[in-house]
Amino acid sequence: MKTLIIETANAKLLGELVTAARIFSPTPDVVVLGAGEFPGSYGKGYRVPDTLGANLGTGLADLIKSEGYELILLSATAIGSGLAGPLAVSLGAPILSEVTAITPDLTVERSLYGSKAVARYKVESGPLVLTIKRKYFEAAVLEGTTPTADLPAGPQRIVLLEEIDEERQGVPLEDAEVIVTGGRGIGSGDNFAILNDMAGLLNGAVGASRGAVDEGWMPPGAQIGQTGKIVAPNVYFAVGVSGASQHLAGISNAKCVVAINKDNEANIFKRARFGIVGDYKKAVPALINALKESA
Ligand SMILES: Cc1cc2nc3c(=O)[nH]c(=O)nc-3n(C[C@H](O)[C@H](O)[C@H](O)COP(=O)(O)OP(=O)(O)OC[C@H]3O[C@@H](n4cnc5c(N)ncnc54)[C@H](O)[C@@H]3O)c2cc1C
Repeated sequence: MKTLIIETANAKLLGELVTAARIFSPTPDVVVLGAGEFPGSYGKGYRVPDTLGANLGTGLADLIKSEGYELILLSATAIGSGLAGPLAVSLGAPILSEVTAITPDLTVERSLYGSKAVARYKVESGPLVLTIKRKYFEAAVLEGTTPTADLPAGPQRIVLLEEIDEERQGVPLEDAEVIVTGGRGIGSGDNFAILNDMAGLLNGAVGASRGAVDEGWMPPGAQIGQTGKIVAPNVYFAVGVSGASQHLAGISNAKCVVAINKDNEANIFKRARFGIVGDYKKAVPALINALKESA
């Protein structure tokens, strides 16, 4: 099946897409959006300077039609999702978003209702546009390089004025092996200091539920869940987090969830391997002491 990957020069995202693409094609072709070196040995490489879906849909659809691509894979990121829609419309092709699994016979899975349900589809014919949910396909190790042919930028319907980097300290949440997340139960922004201490001892990162972000205690970039970041740490501490389905949607690939909550009926305990029923103000200092003693 002739497969095309469309992504920025981001090695991890490209790696995940290559893993998905190799189900159908050992050397998929690639369109790299924006600037930057990119790793990997692809069939054919193309480069387009823009990253805005609204400007790219028509031009990329022309390439896809002329080359006869049947499967088009993008990441379910802001850039990928922003392009997948206009592209599918320009191609008159169906789109399945936030895909979590694909089989060689083109059975495709995606999670629904904040990961409460899984929908399975059988794709009968291409071309088809898929956006791949992050962290569900192990990133392929990309070696080698690929020369690229420049594609025209297309009509500039939207112009990007500025990109402001998210402020963050320490390990990025998406890469963290350990995450300590605080919810509304933490009670204030200042109280997150104790979670920072705990994460520091574990070389981890601090995340937040939407409850904590809505309170203004943590920046939106720290939010984990359906409308926040998708994470896959080895250990995920959920502290004062109720475990709403939209939060759980962001941690479905966390290996071991540890919940600390004073309500023994909190939903988070259903997802947790270990749980402490009690006030985090007692439990977290005790954990910090134990970590210091064992260091
Ligand atoms: C379309 C949509 C998208 C959404 N996307 C997201 C998302 O991406 N991420 C997300 O997180 N939410 C999301 N939400 C919101 C979600 O439904 C919940 O409202 C939110 O997750 C609740 O946050 P919380 O668990 O921190 O707060 P709460 O529900 O208020 O829970 C606080 C918890 O803290 C416990 N607690 C209180 N005090 C203590 C203490 N001293 N010690 C220990 N435990 C204590 C309580 O028992 C309670 O379980 C979304 C909602 C919608 C509708």
